[in-house]
Amino acid sequence: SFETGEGKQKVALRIRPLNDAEIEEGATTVAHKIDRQMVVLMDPCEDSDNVLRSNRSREKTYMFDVVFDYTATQDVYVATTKNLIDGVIAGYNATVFAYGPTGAGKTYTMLGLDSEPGIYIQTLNDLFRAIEDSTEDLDCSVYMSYIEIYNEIIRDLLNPSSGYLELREDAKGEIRIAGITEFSTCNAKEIMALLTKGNKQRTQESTAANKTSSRSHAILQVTVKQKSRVKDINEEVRVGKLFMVDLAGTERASQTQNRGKRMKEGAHINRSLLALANCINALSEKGGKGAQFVNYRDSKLTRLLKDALGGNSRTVMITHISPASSNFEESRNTLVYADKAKNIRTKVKRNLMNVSYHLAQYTRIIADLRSEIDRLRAKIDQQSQEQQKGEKADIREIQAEVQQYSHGEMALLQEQILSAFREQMEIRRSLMELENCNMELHVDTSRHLLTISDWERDRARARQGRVKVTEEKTDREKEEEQESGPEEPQYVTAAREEIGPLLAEQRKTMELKRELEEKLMTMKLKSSKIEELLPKRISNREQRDILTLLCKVHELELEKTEIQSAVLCKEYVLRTKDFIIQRQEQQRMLCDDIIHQQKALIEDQGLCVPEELQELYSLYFSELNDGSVDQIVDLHTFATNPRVVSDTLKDSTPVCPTEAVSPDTLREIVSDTKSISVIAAKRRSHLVKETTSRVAGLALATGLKSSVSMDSLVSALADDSAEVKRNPPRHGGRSQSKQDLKTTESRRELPERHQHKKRSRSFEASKKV
Ligand SMILES: Nc1ncnc2c1ncn2[C@@H]1O[C@H](COP(=O)(O)OP(=O)(O)OP(=O)(O)O)[C@@H](O)[C@H]1O
Repeated sequence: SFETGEGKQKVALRIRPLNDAEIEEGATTVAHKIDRQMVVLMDPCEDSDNVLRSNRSREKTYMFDVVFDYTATQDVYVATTKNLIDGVIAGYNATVFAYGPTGAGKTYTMLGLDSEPGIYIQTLNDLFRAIEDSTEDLDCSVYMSYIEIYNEIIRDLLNPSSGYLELREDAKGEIRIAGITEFSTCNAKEIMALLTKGNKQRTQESTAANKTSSRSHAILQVTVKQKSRVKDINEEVRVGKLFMVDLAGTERASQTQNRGKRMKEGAHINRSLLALANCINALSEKGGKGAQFVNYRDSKLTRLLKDALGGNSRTVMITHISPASSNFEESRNTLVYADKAKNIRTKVKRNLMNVSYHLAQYTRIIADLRSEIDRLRAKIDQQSQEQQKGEKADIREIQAEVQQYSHGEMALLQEQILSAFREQMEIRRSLMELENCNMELHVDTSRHLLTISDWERDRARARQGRVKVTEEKTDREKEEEQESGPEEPQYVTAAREEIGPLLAEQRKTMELKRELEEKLMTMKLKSSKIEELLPKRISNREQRDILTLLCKVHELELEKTEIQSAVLCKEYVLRTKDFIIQRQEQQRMLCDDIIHQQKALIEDQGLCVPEELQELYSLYFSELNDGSVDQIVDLHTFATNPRVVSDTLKDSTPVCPTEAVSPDTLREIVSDTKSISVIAAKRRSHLVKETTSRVAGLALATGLKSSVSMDSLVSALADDSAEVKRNPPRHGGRSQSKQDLKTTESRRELPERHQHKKRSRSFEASKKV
């Protein structure tokens, strides 16, 4: 079994056997397991006319933590999930995902058959056994719930009659499902029966790729609660949660010939899968300090898994593919995604765009609702005026109309108006989701285009460089080398391949959007027709009541939308701040690197530096050594994290980051910082003039413009240092002093995060991002 390090996502791959239908259609096996961790996928298409294709290798290899092929039994469990159990009993969260296209074997791995039980049942069996074998004196209870998320709607698979369930956030910020059934049983047979029955309740339908395709995400949640049997004031309660998720198929709409309803499902499925991927990426980026924003709110799936993903969760993703040549495209897309899931990527840009886009959509809905409210208000006013006139009208006329519209009929009309409004709101929200989905597709496409153009630019540069080197070679040799160029890396090929399907999906989403917009127009017409049905003059009071009610509903909806958009705005501001902090942190790391490298260079060469600069170096290193900068950062993290603050206030026990910051230390830090900044500011003013003129000189010499980029500045400074090395300055220098030696020494002793190597590595990583 493979290690499941804390917070790190592990990715396994399972290739199912060829099925009868695939054999019948003469499909060949194109996905082969090479060794325990490697799989090779062969392109079945031999298109020698296609120059691009024939130039590329027909084989692609992918590496995962563990790979299984058709020979694997349900022991896949042992190598992927078994070692999560101890953690769950110890009070940690764990999550296992089954991911892959429709019909690739996700449900088979997770649920399995009566004769070959899958991960659900094997996990529960081992969990119960481990609890029984435990020697700790603990009272233990295990609860189980099984739900599905279909088109962003939650249903209880163990109690389908309970209708749609809502997600609620409790006072502690934990997400719960209101009204969910929780079973507590230790009998494996009973559990299998429950799960099989529950699975039959799942929204399944036949797609071209799978006769009983699960259209929803199914989540089996197991909670293990343990309490100390010994009555104690500090009674320990441990809660470990294990989520086992059978995700809906990831098929692209075009490949399963899905239309209409299927398309909408596809949009929802992709959206929640995308949201999940974003969260996992952001979380693995988070590391120690955690400036990265994790957006759980994008889908119900991620909101529900927030606890499992964001806490001490160990996450395993089991990717599934078919080995058949007929499913080559699907398998390749899946492998590319799974391969990405192993990597760390930031999504800051995407989130920022997402929010502003959402906001524009909210604004549109708000404007729409406002104009509707205005219209209704005008109508109510008109009604009141008519009523006043009507009071003088012929009493017999009024009586005739009263008889025409019974009270029941009025109630029916009222209900019709309200349900038409509800439907309209639902379409509006679906439209929002579709637009969002489309935007994500658009961002993905742009990202791929950018990857390709970056690579093409690098290749062009490389070619230019080679032209210089090969000047001595014959024309023929030169031509050959130019044509071949450096081989295209896998990520660029993958980006090229993804663009086509992404564009196709974008077109489909746009079509669906147009359909929905038409539906919205029809609904609006329908509502106004119902309103017209209301009696002209009679029962003015009732009619006015209905209009007032409708107005109220609109107002409430408006309020809700405004609140949602305000929340979004706040999230946006926070995310922007996170982004700025991240950029500044990168900048700071870069500066640290430059300082360290320059200092090392100066020391290595025994160069003389101006006294002012030497003092600034001392200041800089003394701040690093006494850790005051880190304490300030910790303090800031603490002060700007409301959850930590409220927890601290509740327990009155200091939480980790503040432990090091007592009020006295705080005072010291602040006064130190003040004095340091005053000295630094004084010193800087001397240096700035000098440095500015030097940089300006350098800029002129190296042809840099005023907007000097970081990279060019670094290399310019490096050149400058080399220059200094050759011609040490004549003024005010002094040889390496005691202080210098001390700082050199202390640099060696710096905590790991201040080490130069680590810094430059992380900077490289952030640069790539
Ligand atoms: N490893 C395997 N060995 C034998 N049969 C398998 C294996 N994997 C899948 N199958 C069979 O293939 C069929 C489709 O599998 P399954 O329903 O698990 O796919 P799925 O990925 O859950 O599809 P969907 O996303 O549409 O629900 C089932 O009949 C299943 O029994």
